[in-house]
Amino acid sequence: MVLELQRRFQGTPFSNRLEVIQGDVLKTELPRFDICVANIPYQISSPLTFKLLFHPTSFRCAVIMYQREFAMRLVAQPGDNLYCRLSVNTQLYARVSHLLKVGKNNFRPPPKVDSSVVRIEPRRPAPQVNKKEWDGFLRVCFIRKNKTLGSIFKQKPVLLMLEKNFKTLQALLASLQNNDNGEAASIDLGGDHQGMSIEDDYNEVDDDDMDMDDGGEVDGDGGEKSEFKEKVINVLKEGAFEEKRASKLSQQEFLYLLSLFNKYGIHFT
Ligand SMILES: C[S@@+](CC[C@H](N)C(=O)[O-])C[C@H]1O[C@@H](n2cnc3c(N)ncnc32)[C@H](O)[C@@H]1O
Repeated sequence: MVLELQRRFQGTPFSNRLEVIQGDVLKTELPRFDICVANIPYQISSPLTFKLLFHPTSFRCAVIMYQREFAMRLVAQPGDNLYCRLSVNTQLYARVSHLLKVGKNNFRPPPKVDSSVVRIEPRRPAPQVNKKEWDGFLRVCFIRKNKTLGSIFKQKPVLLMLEKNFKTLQALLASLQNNDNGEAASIDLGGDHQGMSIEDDYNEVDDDDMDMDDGGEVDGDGGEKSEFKEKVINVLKEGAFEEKRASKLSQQEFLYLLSLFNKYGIHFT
């Protein structure tokens, strides 16, 4: 393919402007680019998409062919059957639109799956969120996308994880204040932590099928009261999120809920 490309450009005015980089796209450092047009192997759909979205320099758009279901999940809106963590995550960083369907019979021999071409335009300016925090938050909200957030956030493993993060942060803040030589202590918990990448495990059949051993609720009926649990539930109540479900929440609602948690020192990393 590389030789063929070079042969086709030879003797044209564009020959000295063509540079072919041969390699594994996931392992290769990409140059600055304006447009990406790609017919990709479907098994790298999610890592490649996030590699492009986290590229250090912004680009105009990417036009990529995906397996149909993956494409529909990328563009799904709140309330759609296929709306999932992948939809929310992608749409935080980009505007995505479905361009055209490509049926399996357009190929010889026909593959097993249908395809779709999607256009991805990064949002500018890039959203100012801590990628790891955002990703951790969405993972919790989408443990079961059709369960109420109230019941998800009462699950023992979720509360234990959040409480551990909370205590770590409190200890860190206390030690900074103690060590401080009169200067104000500050920790940057927000902002964009370059180099962090959202893990590429979007290939589960459906987030709703991710059954987690929820380990029961902390202080369910008659149990000991947990102060931390109250704190978490109060955050949900403050934003009227207790009865809401991830499957129907908009981007803005997710961002708002995360900001409320962070306001009370509750973090997901
Ligand atoms: C769907 S085919 C498209 C081929 C060609 N671009 C076309 O449109 O006819 C995907 C191509 O990506 C190549 N490929 C697979 N994994 C890759 C990776 N990690 N990095 C770069 N290329 C890869 C495959 O060898 C295959 O040639």
